[in-house]
Order: sequence, then structure tokens, then C-alpha cells
Amino acid sequence: MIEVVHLGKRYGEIVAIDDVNFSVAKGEILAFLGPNGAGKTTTMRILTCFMPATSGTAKVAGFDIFESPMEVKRRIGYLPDNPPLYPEMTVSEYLQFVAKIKGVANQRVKAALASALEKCNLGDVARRLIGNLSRGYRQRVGLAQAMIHNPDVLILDEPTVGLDPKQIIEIRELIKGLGGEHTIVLSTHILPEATAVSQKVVIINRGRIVAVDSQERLSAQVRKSEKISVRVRRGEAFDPEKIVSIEGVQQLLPQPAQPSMNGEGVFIVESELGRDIREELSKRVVECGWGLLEMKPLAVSLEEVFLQLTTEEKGVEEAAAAPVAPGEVPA
Ligand SMILES: Nc1ncnc2c1ncn2[C@@H]1O[C@H](COP(=O)(O)OP(=O)(O)OP(=O)(O)O)[C@@H](O)[C@H]1O
Repeated sequence: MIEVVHLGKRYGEIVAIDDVNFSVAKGEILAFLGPNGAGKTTTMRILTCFMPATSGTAKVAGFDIFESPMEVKRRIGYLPDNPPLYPEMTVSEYLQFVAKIKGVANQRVKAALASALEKCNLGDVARRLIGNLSRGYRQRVGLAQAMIHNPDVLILDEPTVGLDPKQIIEIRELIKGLGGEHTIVLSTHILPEATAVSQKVVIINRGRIVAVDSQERLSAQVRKSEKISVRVRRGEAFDPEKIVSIEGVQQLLPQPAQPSMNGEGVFIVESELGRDIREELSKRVVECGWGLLEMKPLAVSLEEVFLQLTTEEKGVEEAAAAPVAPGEVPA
């Protein structure tokens, strides 16, 4: 549905994006993940024909953004980082106004309005003034205006910025629900957002794509060992020697959690990449009589993937010097 090829943009001397390539299949949700200034907004503005690229091109539903911008715009709904809302209009008035601007035929405006209100759960506030709505509701109005002409593709620039945690969950759920019917590209600098809503992640850093893949495959790409978390009933009986002696086990990792009050214990076993120790591990735990409660493989988090990919580019010291808040991509 979307094909981006060798896209580049300069603002004078500043290279905002350089040789950006990715594709999005029909109905897929793609997260465009990167720190502030990475080039996300620039890419989205080019894709939505708001701004020309300096080099390369992109196709949306088979139409080239340079050769057929009107065809592209017809198929795209755009939620910019600051959606242009009119506070003195009611939600319905505003959406009908946008529908007309976007060329929805007069006889179809009513149906388009009903559909957008329903999809974005705005029925209850249709007659309220936009200026009186909460930020979460205003963001839904922003989404509704993006989809009022029922476009194949939705481009959403940081759709949850400035919302409270409850509103964030609601908007993410809404976006997830729109996938399948719409192809969605969403930009974010928040890792859990990419994990929560998308099937595919493009990581951009300093204007260049550093990875494009599914989260699972990105994790696999940077994985250097297998990790399994084991929870046992009798934590006090645990003897590390019994585990490290299993063939293929490299080390036991420090426990992430304190031993729980009820005596349970959790430990993480790191083993050679590609070697499946699960059977032997479970046997050993049972033989030792610790009471096996849970055993689960640990995936590498997207945060680790991001850090590793950008660290390779920036150099270890520089990356190590930048502290990262939980869930945030380092700048
Ligand atoms: N109009 C402009 N003129 C000059 N430089 C610009 C302009 N717009 C963006 N830039 C620069 O291009 C680079 C990419 O910016 P862009 O806004 O695309 O990044 P972003 O990933 O969307 O970041 P943010 O999340 O902060 O919006 C940055 O270095 C930015 O300073």
C-alpha cells in the first residue's frame, strides 16, 4: 500500500532524512519510532504531499507522491502533530465542514459523518463545542477528521502526545481497531506505544533508518543468548549449582525482583543461542523439589533493540552517557 524509496530531505544545510526506505502492506499498522528530531514528521509531511522531498520518492496505493499528489491525498487521512481544530464549532459541524473540503459528495456527507463519529466513539459529544472537550476527545476529533473521507491510509503524527494514561490507552485501542480496514503509519518516540499498537516497526535515528522489521524479528536480530525466567514455589531451597551445571547454561542472572513474601523465588537462566534447554531445565527443577510454578522465555525488549542499534552508530560511550527514562527512546 505504501512504498518509500530512497527518500531524502534537506532544509538548507540540515539533512532531515537520508535514504529512507520502507513499505507498508495493506491493513498493516506500522510504527515509525525515533527520538525527537529523527525525521518522523518530515517523512510524514512528504508522504502526505504537504512538502516535497529533495530526493527519492514514495507511492501510496500505486500513485506517486510527485506525479499524482491529488490521487495520493484522496487516499490519505492525516493527523498532524497539531490538528487544525476550530474550537467554536461543534464536533458535527466541524466534521461536516472537513468532509466538504475533502470533496465528499453532498449526499454522502451525512453517512460519512455517522461513520466517523461511530468509529471514533464521538456519538455522545457530536453536538458539543470542540473548545469544551477534553484533550482526549479533541484527539479523537482529530482522528475523525483524518478519516472522514474514508481513506485507505491513515498517517498519524504522535497521536497520543499530551494525553493522560487513560486517554492514551483509549486512543491506542481505537487505532488498533482501525487497522485491517485502514493501513496506518503512526509516529512515536515512545517505545511501549510501538509495541502496543503495531505489527511492524521502523526505527529512525538522525534521519536514517536503522531497522525495519517485526518486533519479534528485531528482537531475534540482536539477541545473543536465550533467556528463560523460572518461578519456583520454594525460593529458599534454590541452589544455583544445580542449574549452572546443565549443559549450555552460561549464567544465572541477578533476580530482577526481590524474593516475594510467600517464599516464591524467580531466577533467570541465560543459555547459548539456538540451544533449547527447556526440557532439561524443567526436569532439574522438578528433581530438586523446588516446586516449578512458571517457566517463560524472555524476549529482548524493543528498548534494548533500539539502544543496541543506535549505540552501534553513535559509539558506546556516547550512548552510555545518555540516561534513558523508562519507556522513552534516548535522544
Ligand atoms: N522547517 C525546517 N527547517 C529547518 N530544519 C528543520 C525544519 N523542520 C525540521 N527540521 C530539522 O530536521 C530534522 C528532523 O525533524 P523532524 O521534525 O522531521 O523530526 P521528528 O522525528 O518529527 O522530531 P519531533 O518528534 O521532535 O517532531 C531536525 O533536525 C529538525 O531540526
